[in-house]
Amino acid sequence: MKKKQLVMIGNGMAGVRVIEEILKMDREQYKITIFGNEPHPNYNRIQLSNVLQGNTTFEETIINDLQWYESNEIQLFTGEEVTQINTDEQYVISDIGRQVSYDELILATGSLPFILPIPGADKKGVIGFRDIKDCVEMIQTSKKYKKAAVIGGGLLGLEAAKGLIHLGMKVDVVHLMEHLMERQLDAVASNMLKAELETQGMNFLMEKATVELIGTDRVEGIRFKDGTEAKADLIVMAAGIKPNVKLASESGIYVNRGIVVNDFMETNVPHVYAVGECAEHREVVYGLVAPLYEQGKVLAKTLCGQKENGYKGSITGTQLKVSDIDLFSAGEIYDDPTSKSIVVHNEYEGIYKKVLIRNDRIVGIVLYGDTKDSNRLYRMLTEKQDVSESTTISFLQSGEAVESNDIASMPNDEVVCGCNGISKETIVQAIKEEGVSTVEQVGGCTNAGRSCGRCKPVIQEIIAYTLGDEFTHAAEKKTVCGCTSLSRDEVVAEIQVKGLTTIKEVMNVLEWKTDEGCSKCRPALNYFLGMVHPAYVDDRDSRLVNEKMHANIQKDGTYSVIPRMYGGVTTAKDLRKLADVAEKYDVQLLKITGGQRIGLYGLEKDQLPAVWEELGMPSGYAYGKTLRTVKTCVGAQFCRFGTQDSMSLGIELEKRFERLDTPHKVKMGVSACPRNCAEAGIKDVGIVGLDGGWEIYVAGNGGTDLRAGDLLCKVKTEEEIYEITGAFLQYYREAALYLERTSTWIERVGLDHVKDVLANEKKRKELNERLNATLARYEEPWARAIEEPAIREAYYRKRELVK
Ligand SMILES: Cc1cc2nc3c(=O)[nH]c(=O)nc-3n(C[C@H](O)[C@H](O)[C@H](O)COP(=O)(O)OP(=O)(O)OC[C@H]3O[C@@H](n4cnc5c(N)ncnc54)[C@H](O)[C@@H]3O)c2cc1C
Ligand SMILES: NC(=O)c1ccc[n+]([C@@H]2O[C@H](COP(=O)([O-])OP(=O)(O)OC[C@H]3O[C@@H](n4cnc5c(N)ncnc54)[C@H](O)[C@@H]3O)[C@@H](O)[C@H]2O)c1
Ligand code: SF4
Ligand code: FES
Repeated sequence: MKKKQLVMIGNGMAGVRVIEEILKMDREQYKITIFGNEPHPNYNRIQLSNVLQGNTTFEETIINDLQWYESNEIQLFTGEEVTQINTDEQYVISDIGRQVSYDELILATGSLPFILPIPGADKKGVIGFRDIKDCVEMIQTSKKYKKAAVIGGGLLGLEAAKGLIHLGMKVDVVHLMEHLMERQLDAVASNMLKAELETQGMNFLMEKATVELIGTDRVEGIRFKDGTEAKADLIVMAAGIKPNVKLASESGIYVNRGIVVNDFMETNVPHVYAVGECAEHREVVYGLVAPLYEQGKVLAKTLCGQKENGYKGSITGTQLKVSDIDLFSAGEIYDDPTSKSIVVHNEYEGIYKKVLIRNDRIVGIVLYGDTKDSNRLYRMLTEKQDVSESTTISFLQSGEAVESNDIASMPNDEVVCGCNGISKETIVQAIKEEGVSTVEQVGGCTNAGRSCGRCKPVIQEIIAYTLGDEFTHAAEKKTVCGCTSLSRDEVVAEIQVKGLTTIKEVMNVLEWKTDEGCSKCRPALNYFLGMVHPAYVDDRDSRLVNEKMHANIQKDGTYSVIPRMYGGVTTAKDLRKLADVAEKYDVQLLKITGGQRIGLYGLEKDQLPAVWEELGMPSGYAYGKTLRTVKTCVGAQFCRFGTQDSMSLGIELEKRFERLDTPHKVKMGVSACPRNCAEAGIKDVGIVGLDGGWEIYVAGNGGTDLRAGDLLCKVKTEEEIYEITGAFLQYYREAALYLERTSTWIERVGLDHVKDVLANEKKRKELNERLNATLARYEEPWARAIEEPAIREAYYRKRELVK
C-alpha cells in the first residue's frame, strides 16, 4: 500500500511527540516530512533554563538526534521555514522555495516571545528567551558585559535571571505587578519566593512599567513610566508568549488567539491539524508540556484512525526550576467568597501550604518550601475527589523526605511524572517486566522524566522500592542503554567469552529488551564487535548516520566532502582537482577546515559518489569516530626554530592510523619545537619536538571541554612514537566507553594507570599486534561506493521531494 504523505510544520517538543506516538501505533501508514526553522533536531526547550544555570549541556538537551529521524525514515528539513500553505491543492512551500505535498498536515509552530512594543526594543542586546540561539547569546554576552535586566517576573523571567547570575552577571528583575509569579502564587508565597531569590543575588524592581529601552546602537538601560532608569547591557524580555499563528491565519485557517481546534485537534480546514502552544482548544492556549503531550496522544490517534474520546482540556501544575526553591501551584490561587482555604504557614521553617476548596472539591493548590504533597493533592484536584471527609492533617502531611513508606502507600494510579502523565503503576511495570533499573532507562521505556525532570527523584525512589536489595548494585551500573541492563564492560566480556560475532547474536544471547535495539546500542555494539574481532564485517546500517553515509550531513540536509590532506600538506595537482570539482558541482562553500584540509560543502547525497570518483582522493573521515587529522607545523624542513621533521612524522602517523574505529573521534598534532604551532597540547595525541627527541602528550581537547594534554613520556626516535601511539590508541579502543573522548576517559581512569599499562613492554607489544590486525581490515570506503551500484542505490539515491 502506498504510504500517505504526512507533513509537519515545526520540529519542537509537542509536534515530535505526535510523531513518536504515531510510530508506536502504526509505522506503515505515513511517509513523514518535518520542517523546523531552527537548525537543530528536536531538543528539550525546558532544559534551556538548566543549560543557563550550568546544570546541563546543549548536547544533553537533544531528545531525538538526527539518527532517530534517519532510522525512522523521516525527512527532516532543519533551518527551513514554511512560508505558505495551499490548503486547496494540499501543499506547503518553504522559504527556499521547496514545495512538498501533503495528505495530512500538522501545524506545530509553538509560540514566540512577547517583545514589548516600545521604543528601543529593536536595539542590539535585546532578546527573548525561547531557543538555543537566545541561550548562546546570553552566555556570550556574559563574557563581555556585566549588567543584565530581565523584564517579567514570571516562571521564564526568574529562570533566566538565575541563569544570568550563574553566568556572573548582575541582574535586575523588572516586574509590572506587586507580586512575582502572580499567576501561580498568592501574596504570601510570592513574598517568600522574593526573599529567597534576593538572597540568591536577584535585585527586584517591582511595579515598574518599562516605557523605553535607551542606548545608541546597543541597549544601555531601561526607562520606566515613573521617570526612573536602570542600567543594562542586556535585556531579556520574559513578559509572556504569543502563539505563532501568522502562517495559519494567512493560509485561511481559523485563528482566534491560537489556531482553533476541536477535541480531535482538527482545525476548520480538512486534513489540517494543530497541536502544542500554537493551538487553541476550548478557548485555552497552553504553555506547559503536560497538556501538549496529552493533545499529542489524541492527535496521533486521530491520524491513525483511532478516534476515541478526544481531548477535553487540562488543569496544569507548575514548578519553578531554580535551585533551592521548592514550589508548586495548580488551579486557582486566590481566595474568593465562594471558596474556603486550608492554610499551613510555618514561618520558622519557611513552609507555606494552601489548598482552596469549593463545593467539597479542591480547586487550587499553592505549596512553597515543601512540595512533597503536590502529586497527591494534584491528583485529588484533577480527579475532582470529594474531600468532605478529609482532615487538615490528611490534606497537608509533614515535610519529611520521600521515603520507601511513601512509595508503598502511594496509590498505583498516582501520576508521578506530570509532564508525561506517567503513573507509579506504569513505572513499576517497566521495572518488573522490562528489567530496567535506572531513571534513564525508565524514561526510555515510559517517557517519564524526559521533560522538566522534576519527577526524577521520585522515579529513583520507586526503582529503589521495587528492586529492594538488588537496587544498590543495579543503580551503580551505567548500562549501554535502556535496551539492556548490562554495562559496557559486561557486554564486551560476554562478546569475548561467548564468541558472539553479530549484533543480532548479541541481542539474542544477552536477552536484549527490544527486537532491533536503538540508536544508542546499535552503533555501540557494532563498535564493540569490531574492537573484539579484528576480522569483523562492519554492519554499516548500525552506524551513526554520518558514518553510514561516509559524509557529514549539514543543517540543510546536504553533505560535505573532505578528502585527506595528510599532515595538512597538499599539491598543486590536488588543489586543481578540488577546484575543478567545486566548479563542476557548483558547491556552496569551499573552506579550509580546522584540521588543515579543504572541505567542499553543500552537495546533494546523489552527487557524492561522482564527486569522490572525480577527486580520486582518500576520504578524510571528517565524519567518523576515528582518526580525523594530524595537524603539523612546517618544522625543520622550513622553519628556523624547527628541531625535528614534524611534517614527515605527521604524515606517517596519519597514514598508519587512518580509518581506525575508535570510541570517539581522535585528533593528533605534531609540532617541531615547544612553540607548538600545531597546537599539539590540545590534541588526543600531541607530539612536540625537542633537541634530540620528542615529548608525547595525550588526552588534550580543544573543544567544549577544553583540556590541556598530559605528558605521557619523552622518547628519542620516531619508531618509539609509532609504538607508543599505537599502544595508546589500542588501549583507548579497548578500555574506554563508546562515545567517550580520550580526555574524559583519562580523567576517569587516571593518567598513572595508562602510564603503567604503556610502560609494560609486553603489553605494549600485544596492544600493537591487536591494533595492526584490526588496521588490516580497513579499505577506502568510497572505492566500494564508486564500484558497486547496489551501494549507490541503497545509500546515495537522489532525495525525492514529496510532491
Ligand atoms: C526556557 C524555557 C523553559 C521552559 N520550562 C518549562 C517547564 O519547566 N515545564 C513545562 O511544562 N514547560 C516549560 N516550557 C514551555 C515548553 O518548552 C513549551 O510548552 C513547549 O516547548 C512547546 O512545544 P511546541 O512544540 O508547541 O513549541 P516549540 O517547542 O516552540 O516548537 C515549535 C517549533 O516550530 C518551529 N516553527 C515555527 N514556525 C515554523 C515554520 N513556519 N516553519 C518551520 N518551523 C517553524 C519553531 O522554530 C520551533 O522550533 C519552557 C519554555 C522555555 C522557553
Ligand atoms: N518552570 C516552568 O514551568 C516554566 C519555565 C519557563 C517558562 N515556562 C512557560 O513559558 C511560557 C513563558 O513564560 P513567561 O514567564 O514569559 O510567561 P507568563 O505569562 O507566565 O509570565 C509573564 C510575567 O511577566 C509579567 N509582565 C508582563 N508584562 C510586563 C512588563 N511590561 N514588565 C514587567 N513584567 C511584565 C507578568 O506580570 C507575568 O508575571 C509560559 O507558558 C510558561 O508556562 C514554564
Ligand atoms: S612549532 Fe616550532 S618548528 Fe614548528 S613552525 Fe612553530 S616555531 Fe617552527
Ligand atoms: S514531571 Fe516533568 S519530566 Fe516528569
